[in-house]
Amino acid sequence: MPKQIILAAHFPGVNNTTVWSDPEAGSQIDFASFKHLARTAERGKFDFFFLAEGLRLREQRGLIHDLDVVGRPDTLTVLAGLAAVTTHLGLAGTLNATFHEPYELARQLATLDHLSGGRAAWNVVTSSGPFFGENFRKGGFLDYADRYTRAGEFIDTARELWDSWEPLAPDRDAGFFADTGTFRHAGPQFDIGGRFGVPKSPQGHPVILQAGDSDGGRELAAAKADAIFSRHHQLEDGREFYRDVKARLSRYGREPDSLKIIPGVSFVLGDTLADAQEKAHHIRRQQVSPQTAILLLEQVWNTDLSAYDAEGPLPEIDPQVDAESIIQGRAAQHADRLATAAEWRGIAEQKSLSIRELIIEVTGRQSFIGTPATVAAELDEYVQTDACDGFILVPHLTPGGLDDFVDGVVPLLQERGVFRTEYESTTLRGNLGLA
Ligand SMILES: Cc1cc2nc3c(=O)[nH]c(=O)nc-3n(C[C@H](O)[C@H](O)[C@H](O)COP(=O)(O)O)c2cc1C
Repeated sequence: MPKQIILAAHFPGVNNTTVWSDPEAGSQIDFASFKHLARTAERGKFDFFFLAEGLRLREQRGLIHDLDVVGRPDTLTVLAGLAAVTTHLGLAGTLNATFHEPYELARQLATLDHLSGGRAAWNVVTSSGPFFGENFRKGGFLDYADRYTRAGEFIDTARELWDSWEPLAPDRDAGFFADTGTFRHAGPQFDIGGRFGVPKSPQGHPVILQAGDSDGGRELAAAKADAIFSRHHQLEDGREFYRDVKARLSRYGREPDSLKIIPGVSFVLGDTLADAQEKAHHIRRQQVSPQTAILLLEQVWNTDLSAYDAEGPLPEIDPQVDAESIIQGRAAQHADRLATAAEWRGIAEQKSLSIRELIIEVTGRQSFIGTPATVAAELDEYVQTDACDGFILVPHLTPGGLDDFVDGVVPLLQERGVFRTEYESTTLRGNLGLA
């Protein structure tokens, strides 16, 4: 039997992948949007629905960055709402291990697992910097190196809490007193004890995903996660990442199949290849408005470029390399600003590109562009040749961006025998084939 493909739906994010100028673009915060995308994913027999987390609106030059202007609603509350309008779809939420607390998150996730009948998942992130922590009591604490130490102990502690509930029959003679089992975790990061407040949930342990690409992040995933949400969506790059991470598993006594690798990918479908390519080009122009082009250029130049014309040539000034970053709340994308600027200038010169045309050229080509048949074949090739185990699809439109994929591509994957026609299980763990 060929490898079965895992499919998940990413609610369109706050970055410029999401197109807002399209007349079909809807609200980022109305429940109707979340419900439409989740129900479409469930109609397509997807494994899970995925939400990112924004603990603080990101800033650039002291202003709210990009689509963060639409707000960042709370992840778990949205997923709890979705539990009521879906029956089989997994519900995965990104939740930060640096600023949240284990008792708090373990309770919330166990509760979501109960409400949904065993469909809760937690995407563990550590955050890209101290900026996010300023909203919390402890501030932007924790060195970079310590973040994964805390995240590892956080996951262990959550699992101890979930395991600690031992329902004992109430001793009626003694007057309805009962015990539920106690927990005690005494470690360098957390020293807590007591009784956990939520009975054992259907999955016992909600599914754990990890997102974070550093060596520490990969090691944490190999040691403790059920799946990785990765950025490696090119065929060769994906295979290298897959080999690297799966090879780490034996150190922890784990089988390769116990950790699923699921990159975030985008797609554009058309009736013909030429039609899909034209659509893809049109979407990229919508994604990179003149303002967005300047905003993305500023992230390399690290300086205010608002006076420049996006339809004009690149700035002649060099990037600011020593100044403090003008971006708050986003991981640095360009390690060597001067090298990136030199490379971009070379491309712009060679192809006679304006700032906007250059940004369209160097950012955001969609991962899969084609007819439903070519896209289904390509997705299948990625999975069968171990570039990944499945995909977290990132549509460019809220909330209808998954409709054509579910109607057009899913039936072809089912025909190929690489995607389910019915859910195998009532739990996410069961559908993912995890122990
Ligand atoms: C695919 C992917 C998705 C992520 N999504 C989020 C998110 O929704 N919220 C968040 O705070 N951080 C997110 N992160 C960032 C993580 O917080 C992570 O801590 C960050 O990448 C720094 O860790 P690293 O050095 O191991 O990459 C994401 C990272 C990756 C790779």
